[in-house]
Amino acid sequence: MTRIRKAACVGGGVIGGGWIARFLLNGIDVAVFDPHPEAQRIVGEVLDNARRAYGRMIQAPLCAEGKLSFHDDLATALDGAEYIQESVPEQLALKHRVLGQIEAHASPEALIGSSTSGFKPSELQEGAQHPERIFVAHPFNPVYLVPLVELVGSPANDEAALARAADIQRETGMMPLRVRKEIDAHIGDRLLEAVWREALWLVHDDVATTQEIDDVIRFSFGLRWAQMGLFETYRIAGGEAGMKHFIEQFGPALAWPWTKLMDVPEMTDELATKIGDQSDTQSGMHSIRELERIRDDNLIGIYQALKANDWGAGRTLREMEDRYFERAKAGAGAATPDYAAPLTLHRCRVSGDWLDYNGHMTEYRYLQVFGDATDAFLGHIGMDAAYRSAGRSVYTVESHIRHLAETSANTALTIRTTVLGHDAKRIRIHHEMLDEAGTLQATAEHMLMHVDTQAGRASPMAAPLTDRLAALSPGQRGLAAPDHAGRPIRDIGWPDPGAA
Ligand SMILES: NC(=O)C1=CN([C@@H]2O[C@H](COP(=O)(O)OP(=O)(O)OC[C@H]3O[C@@H](n4cnc5c(N)ncnc54)[C@H](O)[C@@H]3O)[C@@H](O)[C@H]2O)C=CC1
Ligand SMILES: C[N+](C)(C)CC(=O)CC(=O)[O-]
Repeated sequence: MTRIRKAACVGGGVIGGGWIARFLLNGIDVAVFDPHPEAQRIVGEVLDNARRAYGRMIQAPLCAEGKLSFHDDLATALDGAEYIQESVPEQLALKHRVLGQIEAHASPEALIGSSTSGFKPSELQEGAQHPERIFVAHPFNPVYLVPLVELVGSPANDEAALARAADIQRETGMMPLRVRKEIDAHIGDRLLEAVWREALWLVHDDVATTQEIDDVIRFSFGLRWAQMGLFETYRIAGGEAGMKHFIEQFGPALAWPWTKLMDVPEMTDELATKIGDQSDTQSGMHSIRELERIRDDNLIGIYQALKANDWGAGRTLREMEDRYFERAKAGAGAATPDYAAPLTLHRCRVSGDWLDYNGHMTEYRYLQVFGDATDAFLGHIGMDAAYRSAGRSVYTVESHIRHLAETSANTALTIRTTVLGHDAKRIRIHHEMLDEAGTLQATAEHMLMHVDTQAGRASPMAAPLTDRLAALSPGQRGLAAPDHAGRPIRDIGWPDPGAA
């Protein structure tokens, strides 16, 4: 895996903003160059939505965000960047100008990806000094959630550079697809354009409204496409007779004039207004940011369902979460912490949608944060995917949370963990949740049980857990247990029925 420290994003609009969020939330520093006077506000809003989405989607301890910086000149933005993503508007002359400027200031080893939806890499490379490191890295909106990135090179490209770019993207939870041959609009947009062209005709000819077309998609094949593509879906549609039978049955229909094929409706003012008005009726009651949040929540639900089946984009999400666990473990293990003090293994920020009707972090989010801290602790003592794949894991069997403050949105939380004791099968831990000022927000005490997941019963821990616990025990057992440790919820009795 290739993990970079710094990326630069040139252009911070819809797509550049998504790339910025993808890099930052995966712990990579990002320098932005975008002359738009409101670039910082726009990127900030995309980032807010991305943080909210990751808080809901990632069931692993998120890593510390990378550092975000905005620059007035391109040269300082590119300084030290190992990967550069260009996302300026889709005009070839502008892309040539910007790529030329990038080449003039970037470090010689830096990789340069372009978000272009339509241009071929050989077109982008025209006039370049080092065409071998300029390639298409075409993402899908929202870049921070949708995993696919089409990685397209020309014969001038250096394959090793493309492989390195794929590694960098994989490390941020993306799914790079190396497109075999360069072609206008790559793969995804060619497919989308065919559907888009037909949809425009259907509106133009008053066959359907924008709402009706969207309903046809989301209530039918759109549902299928998130989990199986065209070919696998049609294989099933061929029944037991199979794919060849399907082609024989439905192939001839392609020769009939079902669709308008390459014909495109003229984009007159009248058609643009018609589509704009219908779209306002359909969705105008929501702001763009609201629509983005609705879209993100739906995508996350789909992602989670696919993850449960370890299928398609759900598998990509699981691998992304494994990487977060690995990072938590590596971060914690980079320097052996002082075991004679509480361990700081998990940090996070309170997302705006974690609040209850009192405007404070809602109860189950405390358990989520403490659960993530427990996972970070277990990662620290060596419980990783390899350990679990041997049929061993750790379950939480008892928890006691104390809510001590009104934790509000955006608070940066630090969790300090202490081991209160352990035996062959159990570990008793205590977490303190602190805000930026060090004010205690909540505490949690948990009993963790080591289990043989195949037999479904408690079992003794094995190496490396046993060794790591042995290493940290002398320091941790010297720490005074908090006075509330082991305390049950106090019995307050009942009112005296005779009183009153
Ligand atoms: N919007 C979409 O759905 C998708 C767009 N793309 C591609 O991404 C690229 C960007 O598209 P969007 O983000 O939609 O456009 P956008 O208009 O939202 O953003 C473009 C940004 O580039 C900035 N910019 C203009 N000139 C610049 C320069 N010389 N240096 C630095 N920044 C400059 C603008 O201020 C603006 O913020 C295009 O190539 C497009 O084809 C790719 C996938 C999806
Ligand atoms: C409309 N578009 C061509 C810019 C779309 C894309 O490039 C991909 C997407 O996100 O749909």
